[in-house]
Amino acid sequence: FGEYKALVSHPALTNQVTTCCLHDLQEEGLQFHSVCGAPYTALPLATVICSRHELPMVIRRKEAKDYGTKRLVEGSFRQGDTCLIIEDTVTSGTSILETAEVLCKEGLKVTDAVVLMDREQGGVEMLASKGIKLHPIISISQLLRVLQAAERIDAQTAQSVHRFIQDNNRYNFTEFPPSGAQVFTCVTSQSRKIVPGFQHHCDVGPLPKDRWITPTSQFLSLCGFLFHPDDQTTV
Ligand SMILES: O=P(O)(O)OC[C@H]1O[C@H](OP(=O)(O)OP(=O)(O)O)[C@H](O)[C@@H]1O
Repeated sequence: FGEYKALVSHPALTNQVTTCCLHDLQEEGLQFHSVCGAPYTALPLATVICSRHELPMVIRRKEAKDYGTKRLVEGSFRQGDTCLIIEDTVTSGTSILETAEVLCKEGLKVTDAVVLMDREQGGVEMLASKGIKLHPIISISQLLRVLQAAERIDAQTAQSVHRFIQDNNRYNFTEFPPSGAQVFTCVTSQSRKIVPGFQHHCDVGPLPKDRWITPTSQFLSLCGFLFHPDDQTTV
């Protein structure tokens, strides 16, 4: 679900899909100077949208060349111009964020991104936390409803995809702990009851990946706490 790499081989479908994108960005009244497709799958989508509607486009390179201008963003633009990102599917939001970071480094502003499919795995939330508003054309839940109503999938398949999506929310992992959170670790008894006052470590800010705690049996006696100073919640 949400795999669009083969779209390029189906021009009529590509036209339909890009028409939906355009409709969405017109409906939302998005203002921008240029469009950038997140490489690689969304590149042809952005190209079709820009070509059909004569919108200026820029191209983000994933890898810098070691000859020529070595630019990571190709095309003409002015410093401070707003660039709209087009993406085929969003899972964690990393691809859009990386594209935005490269564009911003070159002096462009990124505030919005249009995506064909939101897989509802935390991308919207992650990007919002970085100041990028995501505009999905369809979400995985909507798609499942449509497919089930059309009897293209059965209830069991829809349920198992839902379960997978719920169990694989990337935002919790990529942003865990959220930035600004204070992290305490406490030793607990084997019964998992907290031993009060045994806070032996305090950290501020996101933990590096190699310090994430995997909740397996070997960590029965270790417990992590987050206290978020903004909303006063403890997780
Ligand atoms: O929100 P994310 O977690 O970043 O996932 C979404 C990205 O994953 C896929 O790209 P892929 O990594 O397959 O690269 P490609 O498009 O260059 O093939 C897809 O085309 C999106 O760009």
